[in-house]
Amino acid sequence: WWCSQHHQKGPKLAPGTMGWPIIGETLQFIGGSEGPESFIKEKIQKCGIHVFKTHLLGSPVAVFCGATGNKFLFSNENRVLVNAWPASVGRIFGNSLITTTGDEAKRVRKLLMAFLSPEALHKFVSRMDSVAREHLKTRWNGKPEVKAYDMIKAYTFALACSLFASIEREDHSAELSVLFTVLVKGLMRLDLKIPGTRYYKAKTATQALKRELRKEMEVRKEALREGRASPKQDLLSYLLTTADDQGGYMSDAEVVDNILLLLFAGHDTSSSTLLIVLKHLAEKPYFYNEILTEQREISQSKDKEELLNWKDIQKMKYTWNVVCEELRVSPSVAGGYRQSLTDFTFAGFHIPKGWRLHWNTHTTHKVAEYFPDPEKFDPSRFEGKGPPPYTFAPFGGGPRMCPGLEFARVEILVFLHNLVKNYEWRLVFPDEKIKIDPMPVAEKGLPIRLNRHQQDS
Ligand code: HEM
Repeated sequence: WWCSQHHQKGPKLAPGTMGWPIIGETLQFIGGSEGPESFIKEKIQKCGIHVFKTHLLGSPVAVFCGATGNKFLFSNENRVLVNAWPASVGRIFGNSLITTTGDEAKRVRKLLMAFLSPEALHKFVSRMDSVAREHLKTRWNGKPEVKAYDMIKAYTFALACSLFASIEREDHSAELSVLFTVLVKGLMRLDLKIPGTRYYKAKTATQALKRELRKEMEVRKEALREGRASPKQDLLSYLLTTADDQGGYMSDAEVVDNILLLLFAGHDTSSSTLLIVLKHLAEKPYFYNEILTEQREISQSKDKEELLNWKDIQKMKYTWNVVCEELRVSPSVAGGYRQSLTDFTFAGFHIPKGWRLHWNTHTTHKVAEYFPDPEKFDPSRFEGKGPPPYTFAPFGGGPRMCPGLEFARVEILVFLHNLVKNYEWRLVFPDEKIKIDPMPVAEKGLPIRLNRHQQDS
């Protein structure tokens, strides 16, 4: 139905179908428990080409599959295209980094990077380590069994709340966490404006979250005025007190929306990654043992109470290669979105101005040309130079690449260090399924049986 509006001379639109009016092929895209992966695979098989058209979440979309598509999308920001998530996502995150483009995006990103860059993270490693130790002490110690997914989420969320907004009270972060779960579940759904639907619930949860964050901001402003809070204590203070290169400050709405974005982006992604890692380490003891050896060497080089530092993180090479291999096989983010600023031709097909452009992680992660024997779990793929450019993209690429990569790396490694040196674990349900909704989640919360090591108790 949509293609008929685009009759023209010259290159044709890419193959594919646009589905039903308004909803397009959204239901098929998000439908299965495997997420968009099976939809995209089927399309590639049908169309026989690595770019196809469809209609998702209210917009016509060209889906780019493979390293050439990734390269094109990651290298043409602000020229041929700009970052643009589906409108439903934009409405949730309002006036934040992911809804801005061009110079405005550069300005916001620069401010956020003051907290997320490797240099900034040097000073957070020990704070993350003490949060991880406290978390294991209060929530894991002495328990024969835990629901790993709930625990990991509690850890990553407590960390994000503490570092971004100094929200330390557990009952408060638990309330916010419930709202975020509703937000995440509705994010990639159609805005049908019907009470009870997932997107409607996500919008209501977002309003409640913004009200809470606004309250935190007002309290903080007063504390800053009265000298009871430090401008550098967390991201919230930093955004309220720091001017950009032109001497301008973020508006209150921008501060709230960016904190909301970082609390969301900063915990669900990392907890889904840790979920996959914990499940697979229980299934593959060889990799668990290799990680344990690396982490024991690090802790044996330190006093028992001494907290981890940046140098320790750099020594965790093998552990990080295992995490990267997990992100290759089961990426926690399915991909990202751009929008064309102009008509252009890609692989001989016409892509009209204004279309959404979707790139995805899994269409390159299992290509034998880049990852020989792709079904084999092999962390050594990441040794040396690692995979060829644009083939491994769990964090995206180009100027809109995930700014939280280093933050995620450190929080994941700090957690694994503390977990493996204290425990080994077994899956209560070895066949438990991981479904994509829209990130990997465990059907039963991944209950695991814990066995504490003797020497580190
Ligand atoms: C394993 C954990 C994570 C994964 C797999 C991940 C993945 C991604 C991906 C694929 C994108 C889209 C990039 C693109 O389109 O090129 C993205 C964007 C983003 N991520 Fe992450 N992320 C993770 C952790 C984090 C953390 C910890 C934070 C914050 C502390 C964060 C903040 C963001 C933000 C703000 C954006 C939007 C960037 C922009 O629009 O310019 N992420 N992430």
